[in-house]
Amino acid sequence: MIGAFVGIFEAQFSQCFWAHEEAALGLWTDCGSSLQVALLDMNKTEAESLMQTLTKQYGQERLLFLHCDVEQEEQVKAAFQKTMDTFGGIHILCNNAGILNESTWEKMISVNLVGVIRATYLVLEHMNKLKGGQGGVIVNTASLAGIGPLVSCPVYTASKHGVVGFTRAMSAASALSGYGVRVNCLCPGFVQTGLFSNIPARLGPFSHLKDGTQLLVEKFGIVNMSQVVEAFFELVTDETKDGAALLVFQQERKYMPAVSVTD
Ligand SMILES: NC(=O)C1=CN([C@@H]2O[C@H](COP(=O)(O)OP(=O)(O)OC[C@H]3O[C@@H](n4cnc5c(N)ncnc54)[C@H](O)[C@@H]3O)[C@@H](O)[C@H]2O)C=CC1
Ligand SMILES: CC/C=C\C[C@H](O)C(=O)/C=C/C=C/C=C\C=C\[C@@H](O)C/C=C\CCC(=O)O
Repeated sequence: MIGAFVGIFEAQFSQCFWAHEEAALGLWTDCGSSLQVALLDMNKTEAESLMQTLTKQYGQERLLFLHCDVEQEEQVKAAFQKTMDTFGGIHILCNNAGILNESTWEKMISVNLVGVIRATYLVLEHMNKLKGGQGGVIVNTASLAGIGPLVSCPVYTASKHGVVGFTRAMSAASALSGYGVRVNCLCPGFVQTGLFSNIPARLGPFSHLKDGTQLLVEKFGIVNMSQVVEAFFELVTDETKDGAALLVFQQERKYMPAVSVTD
């Protein structure tokens, strides 16, 4: 899990993650008898309180927090190696780290898209069956903004479209290469998290378009965090899902077929 601590995954971590433990463990032969989770994030403050809660519930031996900035190659590489050394393998990666600020658009691309690519390539060093790995599954947190444009956030939209495109291409490359690694993406609508707070201040040069965004929020509503985590586990545990984009709306979730230019 990268960028897991606050927001979408924190609130539902306990209820949903461990509820799917048996299904997740059944996917690989070398997983042992319990789900172990490395939480990688650059926010130490949030991490400490969550780790205390989870450690009380599940024991220290199943949890690991590693400070990690997805913009820093060496930190991601070291975090994955520490995870391997601690738990003996990595079978599931969730690339969840993301930011929204149209004023710092180059950083947004660096975190939301380049960070996903970097973590994917680095985890394949451990997951890829051609490199001695056991295979696995990668779930990238994109957004509905990875499917259709958020007019007030053109670069955020670009970063999330990039995540969807990278996911679909990486999935096909992995399948054709025999890596044994599935790659899917999660496309939630609006979720009440830290990132969703104070939206006008995050729109930068497009803050004059904030009213249109508010209308979109009213139209699409707010997705519950547990719906996002349930969708995540569907992409992890359903072995038929590879190169999938799972859209999560307030009332339903559905898959977005890839557009083919050859049919
Ligand atoms: N909140 C929403 O309405 C939606 C959010 N998303 C996506 O969900 C993902 C999670 O976002 P939220 O939970 O909403 O936001 P959040 O701001 O509550 O959580 C984001 C997490 O990513 C971490 N992070 C940020 N930059 C990082 C970096 N360089 N290295 C490592 N960790 C970093 C933060 O410390 C934080 O723990 C993001 O990719 C976001 O784009 C997608 C659709 C809707
Ligand atoms: C202003 C940005 C606020 C929050 C950012 C948050 O991280 C996020 O990503 C929220 C995205 C919400 C998007 C909601 C609706 C998007 C609608 C259009 O882009 C169309 C999207 C999908 C169409 C699906 C279909 O069935 O065709």
